[in-house]
Amino acid sequence: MNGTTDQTRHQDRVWSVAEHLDDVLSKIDPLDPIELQLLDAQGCVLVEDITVPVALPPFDNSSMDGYAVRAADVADATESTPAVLTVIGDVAAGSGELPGIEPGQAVRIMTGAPVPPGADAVVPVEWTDGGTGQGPAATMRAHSAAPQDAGGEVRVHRPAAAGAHIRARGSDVTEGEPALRAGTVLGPSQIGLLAAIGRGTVRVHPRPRVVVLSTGSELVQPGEALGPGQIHDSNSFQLTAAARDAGAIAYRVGAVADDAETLRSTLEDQLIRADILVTSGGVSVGAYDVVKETLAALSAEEGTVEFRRLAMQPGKPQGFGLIGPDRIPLLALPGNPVSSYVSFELFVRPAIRALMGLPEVHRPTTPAKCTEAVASSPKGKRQFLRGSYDAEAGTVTPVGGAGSHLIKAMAHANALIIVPEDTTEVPAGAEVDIVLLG
Ligand SMILES: Nc1nc2c(c(=O)[nH]1)N[C@H]1C(S)=C(S)[C@@H](COP(=O)(O)OP(=O)(O)OC[C@H]3O[C@@H](n4cnc5c(N)ncnc54)[C@H](O)[C@@H]3O)O[C@H]1N2
Ligand code: MOO
Repeated sequence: MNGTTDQTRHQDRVWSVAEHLDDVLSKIDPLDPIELQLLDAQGCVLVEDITVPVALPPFDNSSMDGYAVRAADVADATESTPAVLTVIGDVAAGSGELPGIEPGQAVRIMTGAPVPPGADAVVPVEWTDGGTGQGPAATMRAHSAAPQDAGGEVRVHRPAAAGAHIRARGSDVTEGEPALRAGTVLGPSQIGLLAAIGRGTVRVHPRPRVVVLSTGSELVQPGEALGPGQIHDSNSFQLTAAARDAGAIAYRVGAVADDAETLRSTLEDQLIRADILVTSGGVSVGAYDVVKETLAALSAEEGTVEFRRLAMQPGKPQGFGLIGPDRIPLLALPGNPVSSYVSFELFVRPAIRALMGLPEVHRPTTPAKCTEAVASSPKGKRQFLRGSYDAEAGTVTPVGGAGSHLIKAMAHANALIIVPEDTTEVPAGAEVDIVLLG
């Protein structure tokens, strides 16, 4: 046992939601950066400024399937008096060798293909006869079906100004320009840009590995039949899914029986692969509340976990501390399913996102008009009721009651309605703040 006096003092007082959250976040720093493959870095925060090594596009290229020409050669082209040019070859995207174009010549060119020397404009195939001699073409014929179209003559029916349908080298980004700044969250478009400029890997704060462990001798794995007094373990699934949703790599550990030795050895085994540990259950005042019993009694070398009462409902009993040689954060959540999930959203999700170095760690909140009255909310506690938010109407409707065992209501909610500590009832039509669960 360590810090008994401190522990007793902390247990004596009731913590506000903000105090507990501040305590958790004050002890969490972003994980050390590592170099990751692009797709493994999705959703992560960049820790380096990225400079463009080569211009984009890297060469002048065509934005249309058509013919690369000299603008001067087609300046007088009309529907009735087309410019007739000699086609000297094809340039496909990826072509390395480019034929030079002399006056009176054209090259059939594909979208993305380099503009050959001598050409200064591209005419789309629809402005030509496609080399068929039969009036305006809608498409080109496939090279494999009509290789002769890479030669012969093409009639161009409309003029094209110099530069027409050419995407100039560097028109997207130029060499040496900043591409992305440190602190950028890497979404699909940022990953696309990194790939386009040739970056195969990037330095980011990695996704935290979250180990989720539920406790309770009554718990049975879903899919297995229930015996007397047993229930299915839903928390570990819900919390693991929530951890993934928050951006973490989550590992679910099967339910651990209410036995101190088993819990202790399971935690020891799991520490090696965890950046953050989450337990559910066993934190209240019962005779089998093994999480509290075990973690409150860690030695100084093993770490410290404090158990406290919060002025909130659901989610009153909470444990938080740092354990193991690497002082891994552990959040011990209450076992009631709604309590554990609400606690996760309020405390674990921000912790995960702080480990990722994300700028915004909290779920967004918004005001909404509550369609129904909330008859009673405990005085002195911040209550988080489940709600169904209608963004268009700007309204929220309570779903189910306040009971922290109401799993179905939670599954039908998309928001948490916040009833502040000093509010004991909410009249229908009153404005409330809600947490959007996304
Ligand atoms: N005398 C008091 N009793 C209780 C108090 C209190 O202040 N005084 N607080 C209540 C509150 S509030 C909560 S919340 C719970 C927290 O209890 P524990 O964290 O110890 O959780 P357990 O007792 O293990 O379980 C509570 C409840 O949830 C069910 N459960 C647990 N784990 C799972 C799981 N993985 N999946 C599904 N359901 C689970 C469990 O069967 C219990 O029904 O304590 C109150 N009691
Ligand atoms: O805090 Mo408990 O979470 O009210 O049910």
